[in-house]
Amino acid sequence: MKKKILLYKKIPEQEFQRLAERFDVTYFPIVNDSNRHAFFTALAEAEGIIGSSAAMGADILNKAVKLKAASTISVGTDQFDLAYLAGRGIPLMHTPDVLNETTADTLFTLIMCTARRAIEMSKMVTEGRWTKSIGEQSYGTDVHGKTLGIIGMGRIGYALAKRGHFGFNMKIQYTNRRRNINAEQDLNATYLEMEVLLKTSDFICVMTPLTEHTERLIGAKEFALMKKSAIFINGSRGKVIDEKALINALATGSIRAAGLDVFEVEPLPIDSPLCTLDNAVLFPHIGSATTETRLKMVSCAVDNLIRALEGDISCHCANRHLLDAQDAYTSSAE
Ligand SMILES: NC(=O)c1ccc[n+]([C@@H]2O[C@H](COP(=O)([O-])OP(=O)(O)OC[C@H]3O[C@@H](n4cnc5c(N)ncnc54)[C@H](O)[C@@H]3O)[C@@H](O)[C@H]2O)c1
Ligand SMILES: O=C(O)[C@H](O)CO
Repeated sequence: MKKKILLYKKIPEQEFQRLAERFDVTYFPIVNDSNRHAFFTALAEAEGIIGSSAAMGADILNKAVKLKAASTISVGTDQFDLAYLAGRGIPLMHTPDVLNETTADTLFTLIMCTARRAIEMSKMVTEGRWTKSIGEQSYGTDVHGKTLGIIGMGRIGYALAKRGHFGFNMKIQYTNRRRNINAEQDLNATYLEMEVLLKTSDFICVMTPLTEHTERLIGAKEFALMKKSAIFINGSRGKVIDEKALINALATGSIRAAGLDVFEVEPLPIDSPLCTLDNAVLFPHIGSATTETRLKMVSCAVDNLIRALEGDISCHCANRHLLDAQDAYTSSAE
């Protein structure tokens, strides 16, 4: 008999078929008040789950009494309670690497848009305010040759640094849990304590995961340390920064601009003060959102679930360290 799995995201047909060939799939393109009861009923029967963008804390996962493996169509795993899953011996699979280059492209787009005031200038044209040659009040600032400070020099941080170093002759500096020797050797990147990085960078980009250690990593104290000309970019998760403190820094001109792909609350409420600030460039969480990369992510997540339900978590398991620490993983093939 086929194992039951729960799919809670719309995915391309060919990937759906790969799941359906192997599993008995219950599919919820979206979960809302009208189908929540049915969703929980399916969750209680599922040996595997696959999807993204839905909170999967212990309160939800404890309904999944037969669960053997979870697969998220994302590299970020903050929607899940990793320790809870590990405590039950359940691996959480994720999709690193396939989205590095696309996400770094998005981050560089934010850098260019903020520095050159691209959205603001485009609005000037489309709103009929371009009535004479622009003056210096509309000038942007250069990107090439400036200093790029990266907080979280992991897979995507490195891909961003590559663009800055090779494409824009930028000086790369970073802070990270561990030294990134590849970045130092390949990109001449300098490791700095956070405080020094904040004081000396022209562009500061946060690319850490959201964890209990990184929640509100950047707040009023950190914004106050940045140069008045600094441009702040967040592509990690909204909760890694104190959004109110950022709004204050932008509104008072204590930093020059911010480019944000992620927010404390998503979708960003239209009454957020961020929406009123010309020096904030706001994207609707599109870091990895190209057709090619989203397909690769789904494909990777499908492979991950198939393998994990066969007992193979050697690749792409996000809570492997926690499972290993308590020797909790017992192969679901058993
Ligand atoms: N905006 C988007 O669409 C988008 C796309 C992809 C990933 N992301 C986010 O980016 C995150 C990073 O992805 P990745 O693949 O580069 O992960 P990664 O694990 O390769 O890199 C993260 C780096 O952050 C470092 N780090 C962790 N805690 C830190 C701390 N307290 N201080 C300094 N450094 C710290 C780690 O050492 C690691 O090197 C994901 O977890 C996800 O939340 C967002
Ligand atoms: O974590 C990720 O993969 C991105 O935020 C897309 O969801």
